[in-house]
Amino acid sequence: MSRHRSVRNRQYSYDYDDDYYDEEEDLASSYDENAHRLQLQREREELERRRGEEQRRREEGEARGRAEEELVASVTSMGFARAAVERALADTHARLSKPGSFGDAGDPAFQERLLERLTDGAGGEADGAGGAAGGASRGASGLSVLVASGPAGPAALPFSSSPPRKGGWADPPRGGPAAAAGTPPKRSSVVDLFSPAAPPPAQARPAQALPAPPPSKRSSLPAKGSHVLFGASALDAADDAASSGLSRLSLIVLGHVDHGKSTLAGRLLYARKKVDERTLRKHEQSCAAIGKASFQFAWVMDTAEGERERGVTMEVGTAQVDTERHKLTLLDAPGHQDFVPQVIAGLSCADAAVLVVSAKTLTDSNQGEFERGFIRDGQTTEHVLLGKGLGINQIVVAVNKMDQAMEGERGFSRARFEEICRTMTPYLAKKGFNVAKKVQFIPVSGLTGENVETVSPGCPLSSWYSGPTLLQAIDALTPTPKDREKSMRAIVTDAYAERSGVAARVRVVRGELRIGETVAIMPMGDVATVGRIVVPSTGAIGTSSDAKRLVVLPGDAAELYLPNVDVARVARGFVLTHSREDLRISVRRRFTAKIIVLDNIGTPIIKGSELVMHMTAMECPVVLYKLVKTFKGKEVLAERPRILTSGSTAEVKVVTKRGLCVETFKEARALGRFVLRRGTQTVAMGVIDTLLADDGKAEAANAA
Ligand SMILES: Nc1nc2c(ncn2[C@@H]2O[C@H](COP(=O)(O)OP(=O)(O)OP(=O)(O)O)[C@@H](O)[C@H]2O)c(=O)[nH]1
Repeated sequence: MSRHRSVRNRQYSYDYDDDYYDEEEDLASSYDENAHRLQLQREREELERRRGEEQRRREEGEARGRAEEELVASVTSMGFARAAVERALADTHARLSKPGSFGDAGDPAFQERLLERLTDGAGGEADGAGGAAGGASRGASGLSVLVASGPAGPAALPFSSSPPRKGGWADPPRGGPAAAAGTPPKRSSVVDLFSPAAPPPAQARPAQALPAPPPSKRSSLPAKGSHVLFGASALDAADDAASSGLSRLSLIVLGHVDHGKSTLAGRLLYARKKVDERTLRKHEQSCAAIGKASFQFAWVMDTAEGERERGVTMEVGTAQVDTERHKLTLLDAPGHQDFVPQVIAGLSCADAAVLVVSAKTLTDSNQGEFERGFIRDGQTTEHVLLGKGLGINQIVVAVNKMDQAMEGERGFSRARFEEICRTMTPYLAKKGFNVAKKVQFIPVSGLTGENVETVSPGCPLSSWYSGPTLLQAIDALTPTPKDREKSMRAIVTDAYAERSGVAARVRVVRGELRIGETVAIMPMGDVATVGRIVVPSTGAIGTSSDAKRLVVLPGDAAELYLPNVDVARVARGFVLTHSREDLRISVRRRFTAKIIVLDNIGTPIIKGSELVMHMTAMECPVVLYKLVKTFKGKEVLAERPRILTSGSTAEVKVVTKRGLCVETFKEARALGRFVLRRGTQTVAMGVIDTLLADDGKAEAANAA
């Protein structure tokens, strides 16, 4: 039988020889792989589509937020205490079945409750000048005739019938003071959000008729790309680390697929009260409904629908949480090998890592989950290497799923924990980590919560473990010093068209970024004035009127509006800098770098090797056009080597396919370190030593 027979025909042939079987298996497995890749491709497309939807929802949320801001401003100007109004709004949202959804705004029940909360809450807490709220009445246009009788006499809220702006980026709120001064009601967007239909008339309500509003139970966790919209306190949140005495730390959660990263991250947020019971119960029900019970904590971080349906993280999720010592930015990385570029982007922003390894023992195999991640192509090992290569020196190894580390009938096996520590310790040491000082092993269960913040007395863990909890281990991490003083660098991680400009997601890696600042978008060099800033992790929002107040600091992600910029001229990996020529980042195609070639790369790297460089959020084909030398410590092993084999350390000259925004590692760590990949294999990691001029000979002066 021919070995080249088509697989489609194989059901008709009964005389396969051994080779044919081999071929068939190969083909079958390559079919599986292709099917798998196609599936992932489809899922990515689906994720894109859903991102679009999320974006639309976010914009609607923002429009609604602006309307609420106007409402707050208006009511405050009538003598209601701002805090009471904000709480009333938050409480109303929390009571609705779909908090934050745009559709509920037109719900008469929403209006009803809002009225109740406003009149009641404000009546109880109005500040001295404003006095008690007198009452409210509703007429044909719903909230538009809400009346308060304070010292200034009855006043009408300034609502309008003009459509809300979809843009998501708007001018500062208007209207409140005018209403207080008795100016005729100025129409704004609020009526479209709150009152599309005419609700029945209602009687004025005495302020004391309802009990005081309970504190809002709404979770303060922002979803990927969403924000909390309540004004001044949120604005300050962007820069409150110093005042609160907490240090800012970006912590990435790494590890093999399904080892429990998102669950543990969600549990951390829960332990620090960033997620409330109600949200968790809702997740629990929704997870169970799609047959994914036990994912409720993971859903706290995995907010995209595609991720939830599949139970796989695809993008780095971000959340902000305070521990005893740190103002923590938690970055939940995907574990699947197809999402390594996302991990690289996340790592370029991180100070330290929690490496999650599962201790779960498997009865149907003599391997456990840990061993599956700790093989050559496992993500435990790849994430360790990427972390080390991209500047991570401190690691907390969270030995997770201890509840399923079985010893006989019982979980929390000490022997299993120690076995994992024994395997990981020499490996991490070999990869260059200072295991004695910078690595901690913590047994934990993200699902049951054991040893995240405490250990329950009845837990088997308490009989043999008395070391730190996960949160204590995180508190022992030291933040890397932030270059706040140097000129600003902000990496673009996403960009899309928005009205007449661009909405760009950025991460500041050096210096400070402020509203109203004129920035250069490099490498294109277009100049724009930052019109609006949103810091999703804190909920802070600023417009040009808050210019002095909102500062985005190194480590923070933010969304900016850049007016009058063509979206085709902004892309992932671009860098925003100050616009002054001498403060811009250099755009280079050539540089010298020190690289470490990874173990087991197979084909060695030779002079002229074409690889793909991943740096921050971008990737670019490069050629290693000169192998300068190999070395070990300070000792040079070979000048102009012909090849670089696994494990070697070398100085090389690199030329990139296009001009890139790069810095030396010394100048800006995030913009001076990179990973080299060949296909889907990571083959080397490096740092930029010197920037070279285009002829590759004369050395160019490095950027300021
Ligand atoms: N028994 C047990 N199950 C856990 C624990 N932590 C996570 N799991 C389960 O492991 C599965 C995967 O959890 P995730 O948190 O999604 O894992 P992940 O590492 O974030 O997955 P990816 O991001 O897709 O790589 C879910 O079914 C979780 O309920 C744990 O401590 N104990």
